[in-house]
Amino acid sequence: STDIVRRSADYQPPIWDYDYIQSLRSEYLGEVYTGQVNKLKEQVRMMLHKVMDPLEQLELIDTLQRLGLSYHFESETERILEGLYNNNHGGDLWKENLYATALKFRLFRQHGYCVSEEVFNSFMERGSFKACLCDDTKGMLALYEASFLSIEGENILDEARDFSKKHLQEFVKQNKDQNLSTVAVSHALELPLHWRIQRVEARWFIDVYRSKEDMNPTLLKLAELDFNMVQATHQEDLKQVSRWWRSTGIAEKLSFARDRLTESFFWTVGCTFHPHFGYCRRISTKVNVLITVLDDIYDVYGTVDELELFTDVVERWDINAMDGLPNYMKMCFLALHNSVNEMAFDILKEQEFHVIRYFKKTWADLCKAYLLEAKWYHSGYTPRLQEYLENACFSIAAPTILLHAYFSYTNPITKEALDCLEEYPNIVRLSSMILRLADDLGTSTDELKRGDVPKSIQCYMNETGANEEDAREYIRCLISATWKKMNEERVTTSPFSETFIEIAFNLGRMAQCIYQYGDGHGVGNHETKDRLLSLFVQPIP
Ligand SMILES: CC1(C)[C@@H]2CC[C@@]1(C)[C@@H](OP(=O)([O-])OP(=O)([O-])[O-])C2
Ligand SMILES: [Mg+2]
Ligand SMILES: [Mg+2]
Ligand SMILES: [Mg+2]
Ligand SMILES: [Mg+2]
Ligand SMILES: [Mg+2]
Repeated sequence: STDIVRRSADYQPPIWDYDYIQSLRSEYLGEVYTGQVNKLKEQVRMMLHKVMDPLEQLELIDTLQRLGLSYHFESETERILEGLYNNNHGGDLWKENLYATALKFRLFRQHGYCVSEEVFNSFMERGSFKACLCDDTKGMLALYEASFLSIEGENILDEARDFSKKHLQEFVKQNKDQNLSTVAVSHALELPLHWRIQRVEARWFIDVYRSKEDMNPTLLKLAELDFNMVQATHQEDLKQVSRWWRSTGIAEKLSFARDRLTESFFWTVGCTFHPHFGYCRRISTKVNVLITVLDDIYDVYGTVDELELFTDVVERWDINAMDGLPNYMKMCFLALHNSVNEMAFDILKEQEFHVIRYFKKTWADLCKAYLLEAKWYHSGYTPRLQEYLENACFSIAAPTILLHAYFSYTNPITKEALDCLEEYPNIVRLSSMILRLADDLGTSTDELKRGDVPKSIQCYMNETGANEEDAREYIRCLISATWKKMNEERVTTSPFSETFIEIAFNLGRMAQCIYQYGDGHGVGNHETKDRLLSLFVQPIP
């Protein structure tokens, strides 16, 4: 047969090899520190019960969240917010205190309470924020963070974001020395708190908190200890799923594809770091690492004829249909088939729910989206932006990732939620859009160099004649606009639990985290390596 010329993406090997991952150990594993951590948690519970001043209550809640500890104190937090909300709901508490007003606004919205943007009216005159406010850096920062909880059409919050951003950028320019507040302001300007991954943020904030003059030693000690104990459980999850990945032999057999087990695991920790969600992380890692290989088969290695064959076999989900596949595709399909069927078996055993048809559909939809992109690429077609995004919100694989996440932690699974999931509800579409747009900003330069379908940036340029710089800015605005629609999804009723909504939000956040400095998944830049080291290897001393 004519030897096929196959493109190569020349991907580097994984940053950590199998033996290194298996060598990870932590002294915080098991019950060694449980006594100490429970004592500290009790002391913090007392603090939450004793604090009476409303502003101090909010500051304590915000600090616990930033330290990554809020999951231990959800009921105490809700009780405090409920109390505040019912006492002065939308009232004129802190009419003069922008910092307190903005902090209250953000925390209420983050916890699903309805609060109007009108709470900022007292800080405005003739439709703009009072100029004198720009000297209140603490208030500016709080206003900036609060503005990212906005939904569509909230002009006061749009004004708040522009006003605070401008003055915070000015503040950083004026204050070159790296003191606490310039560090905090620069950090927020890089990525607002609402768009950050709690686990990554906690690691950074613990170090910042240690140097604050109002640092509480009990909170700091608990944050450090809890971080290290959670890290120990993550290490066990990573080692376990790494043993599975090695047993498949996919990385060796399909060496043209990205071998990204640890990065695939990192995505799942961003989605849910809670120690009790280990099974969800392991399942989601399998999905991510298989999707990474599948994506490279369609983007780089497979010929269109082969891809047609593979897509048909996935749609039929039938191992008797795979004889016509080339060997590398036989490997990939059977590994996928085995892994997905094993998950389906777990669910059938646990909940007597037969879910194969949901899995089969999502993998078929994904491969059809991949195939369409491959055909566009090979025929030299550049779609309009809208047409590209319609398909690319499937090819980024968020619906597949979220469906598997839903199944891996939900008990009982409800038919209502499943039927809704099957129709790709808003929360899934919006999370996919953010993942897709952030991915294109981070990966499209390399993808186009080695040959790939035109991405959102290029589609926009082709459609409007804009240059790349303006196209990238447009895509960033699209991410921001999508976040407003996502914020709306948090408060609309849906058949999904708060946990699922949070996982969908975090998938979008993970994309902005992984691609913050370029392609943190495919290329494995030093920022991602540093993050992985601090999250999975180095305990806080
Ligand atoms: C986990 C993922 C989001 C999914 C598999 C690896 C990714 C990082 C991304 O990889 P990429 O090649 O950038 O996807 P696409 O641009 O080819 O759709 C698609
Ligand atoms: Mg947060
Ligand atoms: Mg490889
Ligand atoms: Mg790709
Ligand atoms: Mg692709
Ligand atoms: Mg990409």
